[in-house]
Amino acid sequence: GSVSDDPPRSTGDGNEGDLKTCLNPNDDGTCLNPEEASSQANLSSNDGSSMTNMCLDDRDDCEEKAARGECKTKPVYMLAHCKLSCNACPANLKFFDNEYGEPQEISGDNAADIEKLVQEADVYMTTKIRTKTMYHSVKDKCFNRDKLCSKWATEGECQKNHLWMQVNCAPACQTCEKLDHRIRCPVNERAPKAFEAGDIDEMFENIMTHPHYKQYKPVALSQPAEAQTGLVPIFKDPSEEGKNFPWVVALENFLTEEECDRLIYLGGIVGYKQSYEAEGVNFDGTYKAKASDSRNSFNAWCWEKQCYEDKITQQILAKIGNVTNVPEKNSEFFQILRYEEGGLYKLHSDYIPTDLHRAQGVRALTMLIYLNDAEYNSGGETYFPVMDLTIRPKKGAAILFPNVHSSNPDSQDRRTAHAAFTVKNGVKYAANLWIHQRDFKTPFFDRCN
Ligand SMILES: O=C(O)CCC(=O)C(=O)O
Ligand SMILES: [Fe+2]
Repeated sequence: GSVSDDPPRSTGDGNEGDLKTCLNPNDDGTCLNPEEASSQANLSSNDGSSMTNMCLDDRDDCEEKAARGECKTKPVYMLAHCKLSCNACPANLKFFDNEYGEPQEISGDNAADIEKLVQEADVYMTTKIRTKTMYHSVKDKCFNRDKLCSKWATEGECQKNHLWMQVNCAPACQTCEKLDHRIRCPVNERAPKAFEAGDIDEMFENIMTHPHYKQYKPVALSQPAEAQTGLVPIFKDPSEEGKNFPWVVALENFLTEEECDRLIYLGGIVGYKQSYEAEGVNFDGTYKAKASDSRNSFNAWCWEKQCYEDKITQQILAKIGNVTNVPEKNSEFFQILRYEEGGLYKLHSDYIPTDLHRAQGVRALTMLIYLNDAEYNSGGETYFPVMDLTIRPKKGAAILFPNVHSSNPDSQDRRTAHAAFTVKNGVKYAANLWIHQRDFKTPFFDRCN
């Protein structure tokens, strides 16, 4: 087919838009938002208004009426509703209408193949998907979401571009079961986790005591009462006895000026967009991005090649890996944050409960790096209410904290809930890196997140 007729690609080549907002990118890299995608899918054959130019039958009795000669005797009605049966389609262009998504265009040199495929898909849909109980979870969301699905399928796109096709052209590819996230993205419960019980506390103690990490100037902002670091416990007031807090460690000298500037710059190349939050799921089980009133900021996801494969990005990721000892593949991509005046992020936890049942596991750790200095009275501090910690942004400094309990690294530790105070003047830049219990990158590139 011509270039413009090719289906959207999913090549992991960095053209797929925003991690959280672009779940169904078009071939030019722009996003088809989830609402649009689902309303497209809801366009059923009964919605004649949107299909007046399509060459199809939109009444059940067309064939019958055509056989009675009504194409000639009642041409006004018949040409409005029964173009296909009346053979009144422009040469080489007709549409097959059905109940599972967009009417399918039958055109071009391989029109006969497309027609055959459409008929096979019809059999598949009626004898399997719509009738067998094992397809119950997907039977109401398996649609051809583009009029060219069947044409693409005959051109081998179900194989060549399977990540996109298997969910967006599932009837044509006969892959309806893939609409079920549990089937498309199975979780390997035996895949090793980054942290078992106790490992997180051990990691922090190691950061605080091992001479290698001195260069980053680690400072314990909070630590468990029983920490074995030999450091002076930070909660000495007897009234604090019995209170126990998780580790929060600042690395006051973590990134160089050059590294900070580079991340800010790369964020600009990717493009800072209004921040969203993951809420609910799309038809294919991927997380849905939602505008949020608890958050007023911009962010750029560093997963386009130009950002992710940048030498300095990789250097920073290696540095973080050196501190956490967690494989790089377990981390998300940098989320580079930009807060303008009035920007803030209300109290929240970085833990996403539903991640527990996904391949990547939960966000065990957050590394938050400040990329520029807060000027006097400029606001923008990070605040942990439970530990009463207020952290003023300082260029190149980072804080590392767990979102889970060290004793049970899958369970949420709400004590590290935090907020970003309002930026009062100037701009605040920071970067998040969330580190998961298991491989994040493979399911990400498989369009499972
Ligand atoms: O900007 C900050 O200080 C905190 C940002 C944050 O908590 C987040 O993005 O999850
Ligand atoms: Fe956060």
